[in-house]
Amino acid sequence: MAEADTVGKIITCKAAVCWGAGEPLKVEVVEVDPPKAHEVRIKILYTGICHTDEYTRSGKDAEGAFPVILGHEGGGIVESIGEGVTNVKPVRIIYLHLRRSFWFLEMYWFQGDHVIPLYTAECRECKFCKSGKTNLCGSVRATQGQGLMPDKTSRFTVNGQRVFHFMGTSTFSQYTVVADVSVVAVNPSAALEKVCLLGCGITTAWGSVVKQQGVKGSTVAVFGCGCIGLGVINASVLVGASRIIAVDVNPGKETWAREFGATDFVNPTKLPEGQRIQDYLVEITDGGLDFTFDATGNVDVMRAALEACHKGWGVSTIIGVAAAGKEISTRPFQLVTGRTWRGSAFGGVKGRTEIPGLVEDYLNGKIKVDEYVTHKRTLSTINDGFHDMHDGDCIRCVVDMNL
Ligand SMILES: NC(=O)C1=CN([C@@H]2O[C@H](COP(=O)(O)OP(=O)(O)OC[C@H]3O[C@@H](n4cnc5c(N)ncnc54)[C@H](OP(=O)(O)O)[C@@H]3O)[C@@H](O)[C@H]2O)C=CC1
Ligand SMILES: N[C@@H](CCC(=O)N[C@@H](CSC=O)C(=O)NCC(=O)O)C(=O)O
Ligand SMILES: [Zn+2]
Ligand SMILES: [Zn+2]
Repeated sequence: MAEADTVGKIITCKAAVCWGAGEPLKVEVVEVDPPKAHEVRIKILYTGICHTDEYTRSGKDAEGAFPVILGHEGGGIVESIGEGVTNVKPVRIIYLHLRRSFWFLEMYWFQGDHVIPLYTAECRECKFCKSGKTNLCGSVRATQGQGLMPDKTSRFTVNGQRVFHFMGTSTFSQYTVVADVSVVAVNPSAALEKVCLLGCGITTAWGSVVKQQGVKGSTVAVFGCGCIGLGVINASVLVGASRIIAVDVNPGKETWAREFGATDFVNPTKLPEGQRIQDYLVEITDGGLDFTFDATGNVDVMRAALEACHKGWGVSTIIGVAAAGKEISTRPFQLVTGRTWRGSAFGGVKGRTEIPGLVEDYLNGKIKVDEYVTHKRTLSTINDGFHDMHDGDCIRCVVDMNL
């Protein structure tokens, strides 16, 4: 059996590097080291751009470290693996000597596993993983937050300068290296240019709804109708919510929200002067919503989402990521009187265990994915993809990393 001829060698390729907070990305020639033990090197074919990439690029991320290769919504093929990796398979070439009436040689070439990098690792061994209570895994999170691999070093170099990893994934590089606990193989018949979105946005939204008890038959309000908010709307439809109110300041989002299954759309900027969105929602829902979700990252919206919940039982989920230094507040009375404030990272989904099933659901038409891809860019035009995000018509931009 032979391997790809890049195995064990540095790969020189292109990546979009952010050299400093607030700067545009710059496509650079990057050297990617081979994977060490329990690491996987992946050829990234496609990546989505999530609002969280923009959040870190802009300098609002408390953990932001520069220079960095951003990106965490990718899809690719395993190029090579380090010692001890058993959960994914690399490209390999198998030579078979077959005897018939004469000797001849046959060669089989196996493509590496199609994979999705996971910014929420799943080691299955740590206290978190074994608790059965959370998808947060403690195995690599500390070094991941420092922009480093678990051995506290980086696999990326540009002109001799080390560059930081991002969210343990760095999918804005044609090749990236991730920890083996941070990658999952998926059905190769699923188009990576679509299912790369399961690496963050769609999965996050899906899990935030589906993993909560009681949404079936209940009223829901979703604040923010980007990829995450639309995903929450779609998942609420899937589980059978009775009424789904979409809230967004961007009027262009009404059509999107209704297409994804919202029964109502409210633009808070269009309310009569002085009327707060939470008061309006409480009024039109006979006391408030059973479930609300923040998908904006704005702490004032998070408060409104909590206060729009029904007294006694309403549950509000924070999905949006707030800028460094921002804090949430409300009158404690809101909680004393039975509302619950909770949060969700990656939708509570355990990536290695659950993403293959989500890919099958996509292939079987059970969950929407294609519908979120509104824009396509190439690595060389990736900055345009960041600008697209401000366009009301952009739900997700997928970047072709080969061009
Ligand atoms: N917890 C987790 O695991 C994850 C969290 N996130 C976070 O989720 C959030 C949403 O991400 P994404 O969907 O990609 O973002 P988008 O920017 O695509 O969508 C956010 C939407 O909210 C709208 N909005 C802004 N302000 C308000 C407001 N005051 N009231 C109502 N709507 C408003 C925006 O309008 P406009 O375009 O006009 O500004 C936009 O339509 C981000 O904070 C992101 O970082 C993302 C993935 C995973
Ligand atoms: N680095 C930020 C925190 C950012 C954050 O909350 N990230 C989400 C995922 S956002 C994806 O698009 C998350 O999963 N959080 C859990 C985690 O362990 O990071 C900061 O320091 O505020
Ligand atoms: Zn994301
Ligand atoms: Zn773990």
